[in-house]
Amino acid sequence: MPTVLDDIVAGVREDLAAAQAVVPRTRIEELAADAAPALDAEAALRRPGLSLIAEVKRSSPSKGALAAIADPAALAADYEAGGATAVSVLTERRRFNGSLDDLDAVRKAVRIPVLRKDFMVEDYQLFEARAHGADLILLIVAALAQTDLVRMQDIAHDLGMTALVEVHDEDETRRAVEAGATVIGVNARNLKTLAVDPDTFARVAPLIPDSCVKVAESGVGGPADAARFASEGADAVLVGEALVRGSDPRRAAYELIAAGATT
Ligand SMILES: O=P(O)(O)OC[C@@H](O)[C@@H](O)c1c[nH]c2ccccc12
Repeated sequence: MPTVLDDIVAGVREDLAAAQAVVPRTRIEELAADAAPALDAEAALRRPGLSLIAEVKRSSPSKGALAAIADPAALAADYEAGGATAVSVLTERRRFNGSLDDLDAVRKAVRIPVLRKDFMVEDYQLFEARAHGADLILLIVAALAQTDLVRMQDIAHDLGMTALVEVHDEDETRRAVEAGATVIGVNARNLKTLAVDPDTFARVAPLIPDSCVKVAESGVGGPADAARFASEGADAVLVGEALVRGSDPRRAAYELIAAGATT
């Protein structure tokens, strides 16, 4: 039985083939080389206090439509004004209703690092991310063979980007550490089943070396959750739904960060 993750990746690969037919690999590499240098997202995430990676997220496979987000640039500017360390932009089209146009719009609107959040399965996507101004990319351990994980992280670093390496259990965490990941995201949502387990971070964080940046991802409903993850050792939280559903994303961002600072 294919998992949700398998289905998403199959769609991503189809869209990728279409993109490569328009902009070939050699050209996307040139565009990546010509882009303004990447910002140092890892250093930004290492600053004291709980960092917030605030996400531009319209829909998800688990929840369906979350918010229309007619103006992703304005939303991202609100996140920045609220104190976010970085903005995450979902660029996957079929399930998350995102696009590289959203990434372009956000990149122009903020001065903080921008994460291209997608299902990265081919090197091409890394050059594409950089060409569109991404400073950070997501590498999902569950979607990648170990050799691909290691190679793609190397390419991301060569391009000056930070790799956020995502895990959701102990085995994947060991693989991330083994790959030399320096920024590890623990996703409370299992992408194969879409089930959320809020205790995932507390369970796997002890396996992550202190030298790594630890990010708690998914299911952060508000300030109380941010405070809990901070007390469990998170350096950052990655939040989508709770920010896009509310009426005041700037204030919501500020309150998450403030809650994390008090622990
Ligand atoms: O909307 P939430 O529950 O705050 O979750 C945000 C983020 O963690 C989630 O969008 C996410 C984490 N890892 C991913 C990988 C692919 C797509 C999406 C994700």
